[in-house]
Amino acid sequence: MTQTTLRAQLQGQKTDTDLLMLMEDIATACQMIADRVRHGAFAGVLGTANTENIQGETQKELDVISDEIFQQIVGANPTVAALVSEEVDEVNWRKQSPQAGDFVVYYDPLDGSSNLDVNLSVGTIFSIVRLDAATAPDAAAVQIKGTQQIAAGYAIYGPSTGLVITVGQGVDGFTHHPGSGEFLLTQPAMNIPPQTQEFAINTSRYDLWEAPVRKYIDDCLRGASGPRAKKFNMRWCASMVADVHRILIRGGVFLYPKDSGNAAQGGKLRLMYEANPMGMLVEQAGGASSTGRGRIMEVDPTGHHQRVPVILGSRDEVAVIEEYYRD
Ligand SMILES: O=P(O)(O)OC[C@H]1O[C@](O)(COP(=O)(O)O)[C@@H](O)[C@@H]1O
Ligand SMILES: [Mg+2]
Ligand SMILES: [Mg+2]
Repeated sequence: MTQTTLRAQLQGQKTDTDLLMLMEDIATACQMIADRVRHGAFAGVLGTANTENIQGETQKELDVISDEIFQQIVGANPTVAALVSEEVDEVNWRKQSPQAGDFVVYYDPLDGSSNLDVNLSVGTIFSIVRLDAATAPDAAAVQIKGTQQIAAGYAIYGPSTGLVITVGQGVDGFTHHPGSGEFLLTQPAMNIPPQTQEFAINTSRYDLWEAPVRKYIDDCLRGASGPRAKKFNMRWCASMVADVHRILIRGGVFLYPKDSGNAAQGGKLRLMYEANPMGMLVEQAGGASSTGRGRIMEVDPTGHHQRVPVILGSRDEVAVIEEYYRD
């Protein structure tokens, strides 16, 4: 059986050459990050780097290493005007005179990095937009709505290395094949079932939640005899990539709502390189993504490290949660 490579699949989708080459560069960077993650224990880099990122979070050594790899590989692509990383305060302008058609790449180099020392799945998330006009290289120029994304995806570093992407024509999952070094298509046209009986949320924040979230989870937990009239299962990986991957494979909902502990920041997860790309992937797979009060991709960005509430996954269940917010 011949297997479809990342390049063949993108060519089949008539992806333009610049975007195809950018996606290949991102795949290369992710494969290099996967390698560093796998060798982390031998290199002694699973611990903290004794530094904080702009968001006041302790950086792991591998957060910093992954960011450097991404900058080195993707930042060298001649069509990239700017990189926006979770780990870097300022926008990293690669061109001093960005032109229409140039790419901006937003990325979370290592997502779920608190899972590194316990050897659970982590990943890299990315979002791509094209500048629609020449611009000055300033921070306002990268505050572009999620609806403008032309591509998004993530790599997952688990039992195997996966790459899940969209260029706006559905969602395809690839697995890195160690023998050939290629990402091969293993989950074409991923599709999220509209209904689910599985939610993912960090319930240790129960006391901090807003009333609609508390009521929704309470009702789910009451099972078959409760208002939802069905039994729910729960999962929480504390790694958004792993939770979203499960939802793309078998459905479910993921919630990281705004609560009294993170309200001052606007939520926990970051709009430009976590919520928007995952929102695009989930919608392209037939699911829905919401802040509870509107579509994530329609949020007007006010800063490139902005945070938002995130509710995404099976379409009908996201609609149910939005109803709880309306009530
Ligand atoms: O530790 P908590 O509050 O459960 O938060 C877990 C969430 O935080 C994150 O780890 C944030 O991502 P980073 O590891 O990139 O900072 C998500 O992947 C995950 O969904
Ligand atoms: Mg993250
Ligand atoms: Mg991260």
